[in-house]
Amino acid sequence: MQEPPSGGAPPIVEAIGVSKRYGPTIALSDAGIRVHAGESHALVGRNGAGKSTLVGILTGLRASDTGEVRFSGEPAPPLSDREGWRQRVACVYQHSTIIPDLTVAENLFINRQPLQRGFISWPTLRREARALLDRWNVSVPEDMRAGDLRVEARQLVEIARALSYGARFIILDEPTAQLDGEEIKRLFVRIRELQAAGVTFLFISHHLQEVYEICQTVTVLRDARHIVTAPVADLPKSRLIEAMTGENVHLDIADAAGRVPDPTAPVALTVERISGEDFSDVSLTVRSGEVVGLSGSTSSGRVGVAEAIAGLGRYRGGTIRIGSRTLPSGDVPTALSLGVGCVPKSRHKEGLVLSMPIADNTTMTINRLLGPLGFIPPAKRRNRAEETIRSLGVVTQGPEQLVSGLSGGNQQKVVMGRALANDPAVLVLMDPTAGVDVKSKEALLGVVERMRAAGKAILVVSSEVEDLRTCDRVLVMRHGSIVAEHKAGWSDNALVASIEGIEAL
Ligand SMILES: Nc1ncnc2c1ncn2[C@@H]1O[C@H](COP(=O)(O)OP(=O)(O)OP(=O)(O)O)[C@@H](O)[C@H]1O
Repeated sequence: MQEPPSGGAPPIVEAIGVSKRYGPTIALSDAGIRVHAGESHALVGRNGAGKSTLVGILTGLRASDTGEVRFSGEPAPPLSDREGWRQRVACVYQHSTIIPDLTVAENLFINRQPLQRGFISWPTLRREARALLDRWNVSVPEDMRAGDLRVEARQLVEIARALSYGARFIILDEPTAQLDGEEIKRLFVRIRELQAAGVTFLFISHHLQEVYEICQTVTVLRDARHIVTAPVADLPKSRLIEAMTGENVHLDIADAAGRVPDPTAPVALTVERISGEDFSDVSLTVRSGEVVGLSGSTSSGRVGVAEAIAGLGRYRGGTIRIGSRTLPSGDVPTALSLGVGCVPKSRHKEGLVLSMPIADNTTMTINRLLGPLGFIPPAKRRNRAEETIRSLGVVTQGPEQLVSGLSGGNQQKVVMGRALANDPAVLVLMDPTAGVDVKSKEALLGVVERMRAAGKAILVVSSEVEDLRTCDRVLVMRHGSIVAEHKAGWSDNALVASIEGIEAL
C-alpha cells in the first residue's frame, strides 16, 4: 500500500492493510487510508471500487479479513463495543438512520434518555437536546417530528448526535446527492465551520468539483486497492480521473446544443394542466426523438410531476396522454402497458428488489406486462440482464448476483436497465446519474442519446447540469409551476441561476 508521508501527531484514523472478500468478490485488497485531524479528506473511486466497504470497516460495522484500524494511534475497540466506536467515528449515510416517528430530541438521545427516579425526564430531554443543537448551531425545533425534517436538517441532526457521543471524526457518504444548489452551499458552510471547530471529515462524493471545493486531501481507491493519497491541490482533475479509471480518459458526454429536433415528430407525451400535492396547472409535451429536461430545486415539484407521469404518484384535474391514450392517476401497471419506462427517484423504494438477482430485476417490468401468468423464457431473461451489464458496465459476478450485493452506483445502472426492458415509447428518468461515477455517467447518458436516436420521448428530471446538457430544451419549475424554458445551448450560469431562482451573474 502506498502511504502518504506522516507528520508529527498520529492520524485521527487509519486503516492499514485491510482486505475484505464477499464470496468470490474481492472488495478490498491490502488497502488503507490515513486521515489527519482537522482536515476534510475525500474518498473517491468508481462504482464498486470498495469505498462503502472501507467505510463499514472504519465504523466498526464490518470486520475486515486482514489489517487493522487505529484511532489517534490506538487500536480500534472490539467490534462488540458499539459505544467505543460511537465515541470515535460516525457516518451520515444517504439513507437516514433517524426514526421518523420520534421527535428530534428523542432521536438525539435514543437509548440514553436522561432519567429521573427511573423514568425518562422529558423536560430535561428537551432542554439537553436544545443545548446540543444550539452548541452546534443547528436551528431545528427539538420537538419536531424527525420524519418531517428536510434532508439538509436531518443530516445536521445526525452530525450533532455523532458529536454528542464525543466523535470528532465524521464520514459523510454522498451528502450532496439529495440536495439542491443552495442547500449544498449551506452544507459546505457548515462543514467549514465544524472543521474550524475541530471536526475531521471523510467526504465521499462522485461530484469531483465538490472534492476540490471542500477537501484538502484525497484518497483514490480502484478495483479494491489504494491507488494514491495526495493534497487535492497536487492532483488536477484529469489526473484524479486517471487514478480512478487507470486510463487517460476523455469523457464524452452528449450535448444537445446544435441538434435540431424534428418539429413534425409525433407528440408521444402530453401533460395538460395537471395538479398534485406539490405542483399545479402543469402542462408540457415531449415528441418522439426529443429529450426534454424538467429541472428545479428539490422542492420545486419536478419529482411530483415526474411521478404522476410514471404512474407512481397521483394527479388531479387535467390529463396525461401517452400517444393518444389517457393515463389514469396513480396507476403503474397502465403506465407500463402504455409504454412508460421509469428510473424512479428512490431506487430503494420503487426501483429494485434487493433480494432478487440482477436478471429478475431487469425483467420485472416485462413480467408485469405479461400478467400474473407471465413467463419469460430463461434465455431472454439472461440476455436482457447481460445487455444491461455490458452496455452500462455493471461491476458484478453475473446476471444471477443478488442486487443487494452490488455497490450503490451499480444498483442505479440496474434500475436504468429495468426502465428500458419494456421497450418504452416514453422514458421518465429521475436523477438518472445519482451516485454513479464519472465514467458510468458517460455510459448512462450515452444510453439516453441512443434511446433518443431510436425515437423515444425522454423526460430527464434532474438539476444536474451534465444530465440536462443532453436535453433539447429544459423546463424549469419553481413552487410547483413551470416558470422558464431554456433551449439547448444555454450557459451553465444562466441555467443554474434559473433553477435557483436568482438572476444570472
Ligand atoms: N454484501 C455484499 N455481498 C457481496 N458483494 C458485495 C457486498 N457488498 C459489497 N460487495 C461487492 O464489493 C465490491 C465493493 O463494493 P462497495 O460497495 O464497497 O463499492 P463502492 O466503492 O462503495 O461503490 P459505489 O460508488 O457504487 O457505492 C463490489 O464489487 C460489490 O459488488
